[in-house]
Amino acid sequence: MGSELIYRGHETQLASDSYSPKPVKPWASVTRVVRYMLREQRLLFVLVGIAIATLVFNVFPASRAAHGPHLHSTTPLLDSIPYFPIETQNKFSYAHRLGFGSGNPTGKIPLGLKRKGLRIVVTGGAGFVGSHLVDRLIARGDSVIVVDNFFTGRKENVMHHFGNPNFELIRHDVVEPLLLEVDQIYHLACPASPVHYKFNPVKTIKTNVVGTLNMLGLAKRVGARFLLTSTSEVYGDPLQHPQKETYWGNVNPIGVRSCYDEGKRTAETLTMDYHRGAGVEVRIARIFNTYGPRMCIDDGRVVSNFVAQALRKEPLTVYGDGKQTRSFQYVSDLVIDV
Ligand SMILES: O=c1ccn([C@@H]2O[C@H](COP(=O)(O)OP(=O)(O)O[C@H]3OC[C@@H](O)[C@H](O)[C@H]3O)[C@@H](O)[C@H]2O)c(=O)[nH]1
Repeated sequence: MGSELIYRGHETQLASDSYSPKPVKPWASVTRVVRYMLREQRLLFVLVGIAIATLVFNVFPASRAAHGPHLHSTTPLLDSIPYFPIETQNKFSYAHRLGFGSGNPTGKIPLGLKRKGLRIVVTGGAGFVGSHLVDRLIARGDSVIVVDNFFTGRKENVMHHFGNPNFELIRHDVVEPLLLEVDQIYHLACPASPVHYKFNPVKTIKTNVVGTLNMLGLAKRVGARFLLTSTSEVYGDPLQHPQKETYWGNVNPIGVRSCYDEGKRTAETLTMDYHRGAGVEVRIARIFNTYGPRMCIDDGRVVSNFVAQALRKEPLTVYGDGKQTRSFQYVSDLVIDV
């Protein structure tokens, strides 16, 4: 009994007698695949799929993350600087800035194909310039998140978007970090009128330096394109008129306006360092003296001061010898350019 249980010789014997492996057919796997493809018109479906994919990739050739040629890091420094005074910015087409440029030289979006809306954060979006920019972005179909601490911005400037699913408003000071998933960042947050930015100079420079650092950090983390609204004041008390973007200015680091001028100069430096060092796609717009609807009556800039004084039938106050000059721009023209 014990020896029967242990003995396995008869099992091996049986198996070897009955096993006769099939001869290996070299083309078996290929013919199986071909037969599978031809069954139930699967081949037709594959070909139709390839045709649809080809069509889709031809219609949407460019990736949004692609950098514009003017930002290529191997170009000489001055050629690679992507800042443009607002007066010169319209040389870049709207389509180019949307990333449709490379495969679509006419810049036209084919009929029947709607552009996919971008997710955009606008810091200072409840302010005078910011709110006009928000109107424009919403009108072209983008989703906008406004970040504002309401120091000079006002809810009334963006109230008409409340209830729009493409609009969000966050009360937040950019000197504190913020994490959002966005495609583009328009960084406008900072008081721009001399009266307002001189009110708390330390806060002004902190907003420009720490606030810009925070927003550039966000751009780097989420791969968003970044636009800094800078100022004509980076030229200081310029010795060249009109100022070219290559002019470095005649600046004063210790004056009463330096909190803003030097703050914006540092913000430009940070922007370019994030571009060169971290590959962030950036724009810098040096805005000159802007005026238009939603400007506060107490803004303190010359246009609103003169208008307010004229309405009150008071004499206009001209500071200094009155020989100073400025480039003025209507706000809706400005937001078309940025
Ligand atoms: O009531 C006034 C106000 C201003 N001015 C003068 O008008 C000129 C323009 O002054 P504004 O207060 O409008 O402002 P500035 O042009 O100096 O700077 C402004 O424009 C450029 C932007 O980048 C800045 O952010 C913004 O503050 C100055 O020479 C100023 O002294 C007057 O003569 N009377």
